[in-house]
Amino acid sequence: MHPGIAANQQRLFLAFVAELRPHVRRDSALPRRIKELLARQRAIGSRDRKLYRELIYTWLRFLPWTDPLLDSDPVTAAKVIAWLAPELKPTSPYRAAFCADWPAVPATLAEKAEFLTSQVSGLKFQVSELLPSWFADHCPAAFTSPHLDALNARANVWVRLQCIDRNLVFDEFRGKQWTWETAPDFPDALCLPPNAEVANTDAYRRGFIEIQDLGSQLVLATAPIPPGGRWLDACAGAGGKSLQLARLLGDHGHVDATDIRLEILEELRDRAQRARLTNVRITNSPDAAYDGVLVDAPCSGSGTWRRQPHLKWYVKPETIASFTRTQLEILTTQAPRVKPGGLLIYATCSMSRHENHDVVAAFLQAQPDFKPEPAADTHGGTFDGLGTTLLPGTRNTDGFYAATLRRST
Ligand SMILES: C[S@@+](CC[C@H](N)C(=O)[O-])C[C@H]1O[C@@H](n2cnc3c(N)ncnc32)[C@H](O)[C@@H]1O
Repeated sequence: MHPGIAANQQRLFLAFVAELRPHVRRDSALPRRIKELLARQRAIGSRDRKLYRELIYTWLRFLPWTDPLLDSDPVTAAKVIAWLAPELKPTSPYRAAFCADWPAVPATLAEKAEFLTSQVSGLKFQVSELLPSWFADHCPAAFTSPHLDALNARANVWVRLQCIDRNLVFDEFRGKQWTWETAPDFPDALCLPPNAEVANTDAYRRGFIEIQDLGSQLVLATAPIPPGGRWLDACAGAGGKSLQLARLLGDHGHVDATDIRLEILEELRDRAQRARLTNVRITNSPDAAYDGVLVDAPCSGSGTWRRQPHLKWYVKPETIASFTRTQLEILTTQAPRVKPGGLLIYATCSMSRHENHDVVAAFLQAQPDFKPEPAADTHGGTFDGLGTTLLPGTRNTDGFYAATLRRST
């Protein structure tokens, strides 16, 4: 590559950073802002768009390591970001233009921090800075190995198979020369490399697969859900878990799906059609009694920080406190819809004990009719007496929490 081209790309990247920087700690919808910013650049092609996206997300992931440099020495900041960017291959011309005098990126964060400290004078790069320090009170284990490394890596793509003839999916993936791994205890889950564009496959268009992180898939697997029941998915959103639940319950079972945002349920309608599921109903007036109610509650999303690194810097302790109030409110509203003997599953994609254990404990104290059930299977997570937490490093997934509560009377 002509050195002038790489220098221009670096200048443009730094201009994007300058435009985004004032919004980083303030905008929960930063990914949309990034998408719109890149879409406005009519002169750049799709390969460059991918490069800038990769650099921007790496910058957000490693924000505390590059923030001080962006003011004092932006060119070195851009070099550090290019070096750290996980998807820039050693052969990438952009990387080669700036990082040829640095070695290949080591595997661990500790080694990365040590190398950068030795190269960039006046700065000490610390691994623990890559999560907000206040979060240690919410989840001390997130600051330890292997979770800290996993939380700062780029997420793989997980899909859930929802077809009888899996070879239709495997043949297409092989044709694209994608390799994948399966989860031994969860044969419906396949893990593909981060850059696999799964949404552009026939398998996806024909409803043979759904994109769903293994962490999200395992939530329902922690509970003893017998086939054939009538369930309510009370926070269904775009319906990732509604679809999974509908398959789990089978033809004799049924899922009613609702959400405070009715418009998002349209996405679920399309996905259910694509998956040829006829046992999912979208409703804004759920019934009075169900065999089970799933509350996949709105949360800080700290379990998804590796895919949404901006949230590490946007979420504050006050944000979490506000979520805990909403979570308890939703549980309290939905609890009467569980039949005696039925199940209430509370789930979040948060690693914060305040949003998880503490919300369930407060709920149980106010609702003596409900008792915690031991996890049917923790799938590698940790059961705390009320619910199961799976942290990202354990199985290369998003983090989640799930508690199963049974109503006695
Ligand atoms: C974590 S997301 C659900 C994700 C979804 N279950 C899935 O697996 O794809 C939480 C959802 O809760 C919804 N929500 C927020 N407040 C709510 C409330 N008071 N009642 C019902 N849903 C609510 C949000 O609109 C959001 O779609």
